[in-house]
Amino acid sequence: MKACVIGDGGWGTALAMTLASNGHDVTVWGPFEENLRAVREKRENVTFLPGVPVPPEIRWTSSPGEAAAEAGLVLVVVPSRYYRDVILRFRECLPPGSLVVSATKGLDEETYSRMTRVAAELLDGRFVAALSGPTHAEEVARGYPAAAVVAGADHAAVGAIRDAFMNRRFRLYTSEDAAGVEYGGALKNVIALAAGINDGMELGDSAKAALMTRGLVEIARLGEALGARRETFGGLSGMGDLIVTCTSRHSRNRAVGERLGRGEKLSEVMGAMKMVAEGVWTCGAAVSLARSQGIEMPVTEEVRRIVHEGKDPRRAMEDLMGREARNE
Ligand SMILES: NC(=O)C1=CN([C@@H]2O[C@H](COP(=O)(O)OP(=O)(O)OC[C@H]3O[C@@H](n4cnc5c(N)ncnc54)[C@H](O)[C@@H]3O)[C@@H](O)[C@H]2O)C=CC1
Ligand SMILES: O=C(CO)COP(=O)(O)O
Repeated sequence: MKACVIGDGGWGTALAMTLASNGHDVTVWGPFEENLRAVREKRENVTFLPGVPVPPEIRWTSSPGEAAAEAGLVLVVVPSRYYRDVILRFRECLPPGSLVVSATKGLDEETYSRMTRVAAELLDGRFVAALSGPTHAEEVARGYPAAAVVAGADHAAVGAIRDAFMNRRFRLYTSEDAAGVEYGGALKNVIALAAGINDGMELGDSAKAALMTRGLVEIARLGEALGARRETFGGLSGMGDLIVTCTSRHSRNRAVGERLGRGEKLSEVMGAMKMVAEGVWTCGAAVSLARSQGIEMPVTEEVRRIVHEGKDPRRAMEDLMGREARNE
């Protein structure tokens, strides 16, 4: 099958390699011709996935029409901030019967919607599945074993998408709960910032475990209020992704948090970064959603204050520890 991967970042590259290794004919779209030229010449995505050779059969283009031509499968994997603009560029050229799947982990900055909702709305109500789970591009691209979930209400489409990606090193489960899968994948990035801040302040493993556990409770609380199933947050796209993002040396969100915890300012940390740390954007949307639902998300609230209001991380930790006593 012809596959179009919209997004030339680390995750787009790793998933393009997975599809190519399964025998699909893959074209990756990226916005910057300079990066694409470098990938074509060096056979390596030096900017977004350095150190991993990419197979020569994958094509790289900045033309939406060329990328989408005759595609049976379309994967959207652009950072949430650019998602709307990029989908609009593809709107007229996506083949009508193609399967569409979104692997972006974030929330829309304007509407706070999850990404498959944004895509479906811009694509006139078309079905869009979600793909999410504990998967670092650096590992999946090297063929290390990993598992994730494909979710959505259209069983046939979800099964076909699973079959396109699944192989002996990349195991995919299916789920009907796209809301749970997407909220789990987006909101854990904020808790990964908190885990990194904890690392940067050298506050230890006990505090980190507490942040992760209480973080998952608040993610599930908000997700459930927004229509997700609570049990989904115990799965790969909930607890699984929270574990890997809060503990992995590959996590950008955790790394940004670590530098904030050491006292650097957000502008210094983000200044030189070409890759994305979605949690920096998601924390604002998550707090707005939580407030609109009357839901408490104390860890997420403190992360937003540190990131966007420059609150001292030590003060934030004191405020979390000083909250009134309650029942677990
Ligand atoms: N890297 C990973 O291991 C994983 C990433 N994800 C998610 O995948 C999504 C994409 O992230 P990555 O592939 O890691 O990206 P990345 O951080 O490796 O690269 C940044 C991407 O943003 C694109 N970009 C920059 N400015 C742009 C603009 N103005 N318009 C359109 N695109 C622009 C770049 O071309 C590049 O594709 C994110 O939502 C991320 O959370 C999900 C699972 C794993
Ligand atoms: O979602 C991810 C792993 O599952 C990637 O996390 P980072 O964006 O923090 O690197």
